[in-house]
Amino acid sequence: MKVTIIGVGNMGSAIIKGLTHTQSFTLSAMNPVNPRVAKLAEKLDFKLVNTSSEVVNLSPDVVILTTPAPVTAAVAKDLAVLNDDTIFISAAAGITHETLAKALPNKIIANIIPNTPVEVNAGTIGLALPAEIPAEARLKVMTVLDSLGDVIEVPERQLDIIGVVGGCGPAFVDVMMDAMSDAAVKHGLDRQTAYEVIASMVKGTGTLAYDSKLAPSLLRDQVTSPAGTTIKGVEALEKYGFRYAIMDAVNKANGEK
Ligand SMILES: NC(=O)C1=CN([C@@H]2O[C@H](COP(=O)(O)OP(=O)(O)OC[C@H]3O[C@@H](n4cnc5c(N)ncnc54)[C@H](OP(=O)(O)O)[C@@H]3O)[C@@H](O)[C@H]2O)C=CC1
Ligand SMILES: O=C(O)[C@@H]1CCC=N1
Repeated sequence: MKVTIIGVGNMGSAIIKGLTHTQSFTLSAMNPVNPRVAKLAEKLDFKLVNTSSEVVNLSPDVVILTTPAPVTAAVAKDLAVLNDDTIFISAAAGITHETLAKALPNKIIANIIPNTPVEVNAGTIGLALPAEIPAEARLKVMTVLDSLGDVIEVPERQLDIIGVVGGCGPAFVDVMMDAMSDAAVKHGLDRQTAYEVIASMVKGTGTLAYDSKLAPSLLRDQVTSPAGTTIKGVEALEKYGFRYAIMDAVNKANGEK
């Protein structure tokens, strides 16, 4: 399958890297002239073009839009000349199916909210598909997205909040890991070992929660031994409003004033 990524920034690069690992797709990309992107194209060996008109010559089966949200509808409009069989997958947060459908009449459009772990094929991808999507097109979308991580199909109205917890979430976890690393270094661990331990801990904690399907509160209870060390740490988190800080990070990222 021929897949073209439009906009090779943080998300576009992560998707290209994830798809490269699978060795299952013929990859190409479009980005305005930029030495950073040219270097990536050389390294990962994908075809790079710099204008929308050149995308037509690539005749992609699937186009993934990872352009900045404010320009995505205009970029999509320039690509409306592509064959009507071309499937569009837009990752632009907050750009609705309705907006894209106006820019891309007669095209099949899927809206997604991925996250940066797609780079290592461990992404979380919220997906909203049009109700009337043909089975063959659905299969193409799922073939691409399944290769990048966990795909969670939802009604479009739920994509925004999935974009916050799934899409922005890695940044919130990164802040926590960074702070934890500082504390570990303070108590004598070298920086690289701190990063390794903490990243492994987050990976395992996520896997356990995902596989067991247990509530996070129950999993926390399994760690807090009576009169043990963890509950003292949990008490400190409560004292400093950690839970509310996380809730409000989600509120604010979701647009609450
Ligand atoms: N980062 C993330 O974790 C997530 C991002 N998204 C969505 O992905 C999209 C991109 O975000 P992100 O990767 O963070 O942003 P970046 O700024 O890192 O990347 C945007 C890329 O698009 C390129 N670009 C700008 N204008 C055009 C254009 N007209 N045609 C083609 N390419 C263009 C930029 O090129 P140049 O740098 O050369 O100007 C850049 O490479 C957004 O819509 C965002 O909502 C969704 C979920 C998660
Ligand atoms: O920060 C952003 O706007 C994008 C959307 C979700 C994650 N990154």
